[in-house]
Amino acid sequence: MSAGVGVDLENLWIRFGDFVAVRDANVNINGGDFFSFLGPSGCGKTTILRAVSGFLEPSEGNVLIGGNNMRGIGPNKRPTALIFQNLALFPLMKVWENITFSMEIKGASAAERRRRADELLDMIALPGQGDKLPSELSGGQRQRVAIARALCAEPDVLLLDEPLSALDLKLRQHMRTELREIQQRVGITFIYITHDQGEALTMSDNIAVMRAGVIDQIADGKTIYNDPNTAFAASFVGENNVFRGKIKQVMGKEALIATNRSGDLVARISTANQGKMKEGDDAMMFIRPEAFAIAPDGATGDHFVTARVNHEEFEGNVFNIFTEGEGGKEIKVSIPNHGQSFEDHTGQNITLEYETHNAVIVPAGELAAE
Ligand SMILES: Nc1ncnc2c1ncn2[C@@H]1O[C@H](COP(=O)(O)OP(=O)(O)OP(=O)(O)O)[C@@H](O)[C@H]1O
Repeated sequence: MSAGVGVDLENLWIRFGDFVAVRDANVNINGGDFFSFLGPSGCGKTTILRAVSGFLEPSEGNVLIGGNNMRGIGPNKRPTALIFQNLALFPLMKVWENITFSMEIKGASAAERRRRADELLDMIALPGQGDKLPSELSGGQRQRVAIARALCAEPDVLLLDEPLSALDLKLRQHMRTELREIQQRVGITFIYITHDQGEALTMSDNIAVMRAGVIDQIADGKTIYNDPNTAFAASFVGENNVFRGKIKQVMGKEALIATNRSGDLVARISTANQGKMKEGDDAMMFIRPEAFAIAPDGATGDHFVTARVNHEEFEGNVFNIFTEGEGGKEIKVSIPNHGQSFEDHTGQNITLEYETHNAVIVPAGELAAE
């Protein structure tokens, strides 16, 4: 199986009549990467995948696989295989026959097919299960068989369109680890599309965050979580508290932001926006629930926020505190549970503190829907 074939999208536009489904996408996917397109329903993820697989010709721009321009090359001539959400295994064929169906079409002998099926069954951690019928496997095992069937055709790039969304939550979480392990074992490029940020963060080397046909940010998961470059990326990936305001003063990589509370707040300007934001710009500051700590009462300054506690809940790993800041602003705080005693603050005013590097400023923009 060939490894490490990269995929590039160059100035890719896809239109359906007047509707722009993908707007000027530029993406470089490294060979052997697990790369995810992450975004809400309808943002254009499947459309991009269809353009890579050859089921759709882009309106403008190019798809390159292994540096070769794919324009005019049909789906069955591309070195890709596609896995859908509702993978249909053939119910009356044994697992090994399902896996090697593409070889049967090409006239491979039964012995050859069986050998290959056994190799692939080892790869997906289902050794010795070849003689079962799909109905005798669990949902997650069937999913792995579908992956083996796609890998049997020896693609350079495996395209996965929300393949876990039909599974229940527990299995979905288990399959994340499995999928990542399979990808590392085969070493080929996986392009994965999902609206589930947990899936994208846990499995991917790199992620493209998409919104309404536009790619907002391409980076590894940690960068997207800690250093989002748009309001959408900050609000779509993970929980976040947003503070709207205007830039009061830029101080190198940091800025003061004037919000509707008394006193300005300080934060770091996200890396992609440094040097681009200036005094008077509409801005949004994001602070994650876990970035707040409870400060001594009465502490004041540009990294303190006072709020009234509406209610609290214990979630096991964290205590969540739901508060209302000045102007009715809802602020969620999550305090890690280290087994410490935890006073109930319901109905009280508390002072919250954050470190400047944990608060990030981006230009004001569209937020992800709740
Ligand atoms: N053949 C088509 N004709 C017209 N519009 C289309 C066509 N295919 C997709 N679209 C539109 O393009 C947009 C992007 O669709 P796409 O299927 O890529 O979204 P998605 O991000 O994969 O969403 P989901 O997660 O719901 O599958 C949608 O608004 C969709 O209605």
